Amino acid sequence: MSLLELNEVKVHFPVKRGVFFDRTVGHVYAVDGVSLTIEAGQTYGLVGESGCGKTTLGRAVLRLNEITSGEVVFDGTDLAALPDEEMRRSRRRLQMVFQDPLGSLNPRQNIESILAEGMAAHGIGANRTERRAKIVEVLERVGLPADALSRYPHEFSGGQRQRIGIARALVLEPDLIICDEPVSALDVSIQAQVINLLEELQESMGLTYLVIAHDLAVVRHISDVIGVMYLGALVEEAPSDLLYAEPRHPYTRALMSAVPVPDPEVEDNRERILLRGDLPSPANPPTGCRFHTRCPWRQAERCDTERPVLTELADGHRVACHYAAEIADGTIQPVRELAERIIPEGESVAVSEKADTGE
Ligand SMILES: Nc1ncnc2c1ncn2[C@@H]1O[C@H](COP(=O)(O)OP(=O)(O)OP(=O)(O)O)[C@@H](O)[C@H]1O
Repeated sequence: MSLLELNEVKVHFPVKRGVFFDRTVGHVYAVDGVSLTIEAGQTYGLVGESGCGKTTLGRAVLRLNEITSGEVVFDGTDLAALPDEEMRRSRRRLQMVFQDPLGSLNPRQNIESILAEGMAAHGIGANRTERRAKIVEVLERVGLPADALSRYPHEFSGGQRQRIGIARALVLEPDLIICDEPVSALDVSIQAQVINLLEELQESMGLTYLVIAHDLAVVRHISDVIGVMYLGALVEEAPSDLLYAEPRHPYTRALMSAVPVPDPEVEDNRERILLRGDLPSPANPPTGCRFHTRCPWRQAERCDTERPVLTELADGHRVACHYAAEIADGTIQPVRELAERIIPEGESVAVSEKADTGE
């Protein structure tokens, strides 16, 4: 049994108007039918650009956002259907680490008080002494000195504050930690240290992670499986190495082509697909495939009328694109007007005559 299983999860926020905000005039389709599973002890990386619904999905797992429909099955129990009190108890096993460590730590509480608060609420440790012993042990695990106990958040660097955020989750002995952009507020030099720490903790404590990031480079090494999200839905999912070796969805290819490669020769010759246009509004998503308005491989048939479902192409590799196979074998070529595709010298890009930009 998987530790976490999401079945067709939807989170729609009503858009209210009127003097008393009493009229619902539409919905923001922030998460619109996501199904995925996370195995115990694994890391699932969820990527996509800002506004695609990653945070809303993470919060929905903890029921910090009310779920419009679908199931969130955690260790065999559907959290979406749990009464509030039972959900509160389950929250100990599901913890979240936030992007902005300073914003999520109360500046007036010292570290001991911040960490002990959740422990007391969930009945961990019989008294203050027991809780303190546990806190000291966890601080050591995350690489902070024991004297951190009596200090305040502003006395720490950004990387240390993120360690405090991680310690706050760990003292509750969770099974699943949702890390929402865990390193994007940190300097690049510190990012790797925090990612390494998360990996070490996973190994020694058997943790399961859902890591949310807009940057593919961040999730690459830490993730076993990566899901790529676009406008509220998964467009591709694959084991990490496979996704990098053979990205199949046009959106994943564009995201991937934005990640620089350290080898200068490879860097000079690699494919770059620069997407034109903005992310459409999740309050008014495009019909059919949500990516069709920006897709360089868009076809006249099906793309703007029929919403593709995630379909397994190979073992564990799922793609939501009507033409994934034809794009992969080159039968369908991209349209230049929709993407600037920088290609290796000497090669030319054949523009498909069938393709219809419709723009
Ligand atoms: N409480 C809310 N009410 C209405 N709309 C919301 C609410 N929370 C989020 N949204 C909208 O839902 C969409 C998805 O937001 P979300 O924060 O989940 O995206 P994201 O991919 O995590 O982006 P970011 O990386 O910027 O946090 C956005 O258009 C956002 O404006």
